Amino acid sequence: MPQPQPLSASHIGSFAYLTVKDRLPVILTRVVDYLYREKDSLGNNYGKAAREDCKKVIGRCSQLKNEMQTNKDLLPLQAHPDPSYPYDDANIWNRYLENYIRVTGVAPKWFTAPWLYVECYMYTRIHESLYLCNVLKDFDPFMDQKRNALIDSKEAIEALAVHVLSLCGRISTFSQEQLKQHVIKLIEISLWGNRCDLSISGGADKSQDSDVLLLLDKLQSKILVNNSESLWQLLVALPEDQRDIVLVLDNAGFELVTDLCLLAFLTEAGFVTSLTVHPKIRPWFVSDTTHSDLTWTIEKLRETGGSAGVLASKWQSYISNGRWKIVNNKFWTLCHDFADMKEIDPELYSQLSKSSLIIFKGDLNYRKLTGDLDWPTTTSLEHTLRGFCPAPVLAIRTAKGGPVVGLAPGVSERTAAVTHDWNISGEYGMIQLCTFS
Ligand SMILES: O=P(O)(O)OC[C@H]1O[C@](O)(CO)[C@@H](O)[C@@H]1O
Ligand SMILES: [Mn+2]
Repeated sequence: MPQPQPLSASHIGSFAYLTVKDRLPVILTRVVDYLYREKDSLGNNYGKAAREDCKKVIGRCSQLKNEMQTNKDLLPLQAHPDPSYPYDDANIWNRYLENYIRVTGVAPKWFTAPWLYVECYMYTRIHESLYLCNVLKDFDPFMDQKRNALIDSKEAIEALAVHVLSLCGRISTFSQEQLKQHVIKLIEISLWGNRCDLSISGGADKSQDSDVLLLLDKLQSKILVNNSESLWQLLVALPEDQRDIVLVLDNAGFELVTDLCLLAFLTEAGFVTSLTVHPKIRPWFVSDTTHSDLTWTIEKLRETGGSAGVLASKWQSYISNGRWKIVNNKFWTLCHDFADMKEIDPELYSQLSKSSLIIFKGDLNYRKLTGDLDWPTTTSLEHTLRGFCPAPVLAIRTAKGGPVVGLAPGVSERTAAVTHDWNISGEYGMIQLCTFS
């Protein structure tokens, strides 16, 4: 079967088109407005030079918005000025750009290049506008939004923490069947946590304001593929010393908490020998978790106290004693999809190959798993991975614009008849396992 075309803004009226036309400019405008509003307080905190940096970033982001809206060529990136910066990737981005020109004969433009590339490129350019600064080089323009999203979800977080702590305290009393049901529930909670991302709403409030546990039954019918049962079979079959789980994170805020709750329960229940968590190395898709978001979240919840505080101290102790590792890698913020990993970052591919399960959270990771190609929805997930098979893959995402694959015949049609924007609204989700067996 020939490979489908990449999703692209060249299809007028498509979600990719509307994203580049409307949603991305709004995100850039918010960055500009935010810096404009905060320039005095940044000046007070970081010194006078920060005010100058603010002006430069505002200028660069406004220029970027103009390039996007007038469908200009995508320009090469400038290298990070600090030669010791470990994550400089400008050369990888520029190589992609050159290769695109070599293969297609034209430069990539905002409305014609693959959507995955264009959208990742925008966030890289935002980062570039900052790392070229003197004082604000490490500044995250989405930090306040991410922090507020956590604070605004505090009741839902506390309710979840009470539940998870109580489960952790009773593990030895559970039958295998009970244990399985609790694991599956926590996977579903982590799935619905993925509805809370800030890039889909252009940065508008996306917190969780209700007790997600009470919603689970009602949401069952919105899970279009649920391989939790097969996942459970995989988990119980893993030899005790080979339970090495990797989680490629998505959003900070409530989603991150749901992920850490799932991981904590798996750890406490003995399903984890070692765990590696991969955050992003730059501000990314507004709400994605960076290393410092992760650290801040744990600290903030500990400070807040209550059950969430106790749970956060548990997470902290796993990190401190080395059972959980946080690994930074620049591959996750490139434009490359995961089928390219073997070639672009063979070391990461081989590290992942040593694990027993890799969990990918969220819509963007799903887009990168499937290459963001326009697959028929009944194509198997394994086929769409195109050779990316370092270890069993578990994809947990709500559908927010990327491809949807692995559906039974008729499901997409039936779902579309009920909800016309079913594949972009985040209302429907999937928990898909690929074991390559
Ligand atoms: O945080 P997530 O789940 O990766 O989603 C990011 C968002 O960005 C997109 O990938 C593109 O804007 C959407 O499809 C999705 O809503
Ligand atoms: Mn995200």
